[in-house]
Amino acid sequence: MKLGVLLCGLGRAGATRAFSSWPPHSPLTGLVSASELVGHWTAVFEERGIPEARQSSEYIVAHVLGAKTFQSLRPALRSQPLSPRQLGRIQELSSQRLQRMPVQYILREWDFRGLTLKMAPPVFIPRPETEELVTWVLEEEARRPHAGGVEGSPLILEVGCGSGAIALSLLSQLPQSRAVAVDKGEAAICLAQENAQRLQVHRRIQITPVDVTLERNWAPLLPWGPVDLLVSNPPYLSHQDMGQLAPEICSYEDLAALDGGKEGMDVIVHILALAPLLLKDSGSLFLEVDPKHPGLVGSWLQSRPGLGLRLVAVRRDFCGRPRFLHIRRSGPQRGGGTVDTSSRLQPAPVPD
Ligand SMILES: C[S@@+](CC[C@H](N)C(=O)[O-])C[C@H]1O[C@@H](n2cnc3c(N)ncnc32)[C@H](O)[C@@H]1O
Repeated sequence: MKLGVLLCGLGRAGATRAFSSWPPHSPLTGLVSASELVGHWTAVFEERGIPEARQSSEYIVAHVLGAKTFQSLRPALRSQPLSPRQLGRIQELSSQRLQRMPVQYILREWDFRGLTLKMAPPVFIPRPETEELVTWVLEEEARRPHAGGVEGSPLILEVGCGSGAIALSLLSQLPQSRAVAVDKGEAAICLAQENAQRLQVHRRIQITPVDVTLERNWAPLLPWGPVDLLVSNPPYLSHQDMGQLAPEICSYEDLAALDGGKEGMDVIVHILALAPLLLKDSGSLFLEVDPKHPGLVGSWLQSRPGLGLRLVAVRRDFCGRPRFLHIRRSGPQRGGGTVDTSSRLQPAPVPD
């Protein structure tokens, strides 16, 4: 399931109008089929400047009819009249869309790499680019010697787990693996735990509330010790980008999930500084970042050789933008479970 503009990159405000008010149009009368209703709501959404009008109406109608996509509905179901209850439900959900609520929150679930995850505002909605990050992590993991064969391996830590999309996908694809997932948001922790339970991987994951910029003592948070894989899609938007968010994002999603500070690097530098402590000697850090960050992160690491981290690869997303980083820990560096932030976490000196 994909909803392009809303979920690809920033989802900027662009040509959209201010919030619409209900009722938006003349009511439908008589017997109405699913196809007719999709046409009707598409026209209403277009008239009100709602982005992705057709996809939105198709998802809503399909959902009320018990399907994931409109295309997957049997032709007979698309053309037979809907019940008054179904009509009412579609109207109710469509009015939420008119208030610019993202479809993922309206449907209360969304697919990520084939897993159906529960969605709830304000927890960040997983974006399709992040599926590419997970694919890359799995490709690299498959190349590791003895990959997949060792009980409890690889050990994974996800920083900023949100709904759990990344960690839960990795666990579902790596049946021997175990994971720790942390997030500073209480709603995110609850939702990730619920998703882990629904997907029956809860025995292999520990989900804990942690603010990565404040936490000093990681030893109790890593019950299995340092990890093979540290993965994060951190908040990385700059203050300038934060000012251009679409209403779907700024009215419904937790802005702390997006706001990476002046240059978008605030949380990234904390993760980089922690990585030598959290990773095994040969461990890897995978990050999703803004296209301007690969250069900044590369320079930041070069100016701190003591961290023993090397940017080994940058991958582009499906739009061709450099968005994913693979950083490898290359030297022995251990802090005994306590992070000395005074030496490593100076205010982020972000190079030009
Ligand atoms: C961009 S969202 C990514 C969520 C999820 N990993 C995904 O890809 O769908 C960033 C997440 O990081 C969390 N976060 C932001 N700052 C954090 C911090 N200082 N410590 C821990 N988590 C943080 C947010 O609550 C949010 O859930």
